Amino acid sequence: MQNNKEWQAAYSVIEQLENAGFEAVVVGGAVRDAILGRPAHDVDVATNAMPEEVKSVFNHTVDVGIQHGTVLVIVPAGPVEVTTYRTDGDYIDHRRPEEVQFVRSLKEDLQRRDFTMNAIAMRRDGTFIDYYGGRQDIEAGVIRAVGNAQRRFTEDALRMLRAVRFSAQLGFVIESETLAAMQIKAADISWIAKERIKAELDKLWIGKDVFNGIQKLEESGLAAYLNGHFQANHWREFNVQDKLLGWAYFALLQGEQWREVLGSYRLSNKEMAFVKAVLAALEALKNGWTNMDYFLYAQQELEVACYFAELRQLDVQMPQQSIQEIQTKLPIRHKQALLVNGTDLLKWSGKKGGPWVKEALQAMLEAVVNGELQNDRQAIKNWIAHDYFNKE
Ligand SMILES: Nc1ccn([C@@H]2O[C@H](COP(=O)(O)OP(=O)(O)OP(=O)(O)O)[C@@H](O)[C@H]2O)c(=O)n1
Repeated sequence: MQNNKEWQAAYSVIEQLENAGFEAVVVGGAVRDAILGRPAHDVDVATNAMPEEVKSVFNHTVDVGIQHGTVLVIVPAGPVEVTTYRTDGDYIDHRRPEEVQFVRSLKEDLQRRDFTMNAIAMRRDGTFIDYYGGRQDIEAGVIRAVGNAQRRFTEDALRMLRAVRFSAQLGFVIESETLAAMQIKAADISWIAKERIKAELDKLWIGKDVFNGIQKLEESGLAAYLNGHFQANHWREFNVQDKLLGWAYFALLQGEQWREVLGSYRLSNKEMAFVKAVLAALEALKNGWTNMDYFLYAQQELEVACYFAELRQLDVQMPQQSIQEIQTKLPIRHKQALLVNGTDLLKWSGKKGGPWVKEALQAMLEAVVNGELQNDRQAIKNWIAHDYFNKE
């Protein structure tokens, strides 16, 4: 686990800082994930060296967040974020700006972190510095705030949602005092930027125990201050570890309001388009899919609609063959495959353009997709002339 490039880069940074007389350790999620045997994405280093001192040790650095004490150090094995020990961080939402206080002791730095499992440091020799019982909590599967839970959530209310997300990701329980503090502070989540909330929900949907997470969302009272209905009982069987499917399923639980609810979390246009397609495909499935549905929706969108229909035990007409097979047999798969276009229609009819062209193209497309009309220029010309060319 710790042999990968990210860890090698972090170790090499630590070694150089130590050689320069400073103290440096790996901190945060990477240590937690190493103990859990999970691959880490970011291996962050904390040090007692001040940002300027960090910069003087390395040839290649980038000021990514120097006001918060973070310098990106580039070593041959890759980039490493190096942050000076500090007491309060940039986690605090911009609505409550606070000065960053650099400190010279690791203990103080670890003290201002959210959960015991995230407050463990690791030296280059592989030994741990664990003042708050983080390893024990990881072993027991417990999410526990460091020190005073209410204070940790006052510093950054998003941490409450992080607790929920970790419970879904790791299947951990939330320790009772930490949960009680969440129940007291739940309303503060309303002040957090929607983008930060979305990023946590993205991670929640990917969790292996989403049901656990949604239960905690309701138990803590957080759900009441977030947009939309969460309804834990509907998530019991949901287990796909996919962010888009999470949003689509959440949308399904919102009924008519789905667009407003998902929009409020600032989903991208691409994400919204996927959700819209899945919901529309699911609606169409109630009467069974026609060729046109197989044409309009992507294989994944149709598969997801089937999965949701099963999850919700909806009364639908499930396809009898594999979706992929049905799609392969369609007369055409894309609009561009149609051998006639708008220019042909104008030329053949001698009429002026207008809404009729779009209408005729759509009718033509449906007829071809449904196998009622051959995708052949002459056949289409005859068919279209009959219905459209002589009408005014
Ligand atoms: N609101 C926050 C966010 C982060 N942290 C601290 O900063 C570390 C790094 O945070 P981040 O990279 O955002 O999350 P990870 O804990 O690494 O988790 P993941 O990588 O799964 O997002 C955390 O471990 C924790 O010690 C915190 O105390 N409060």
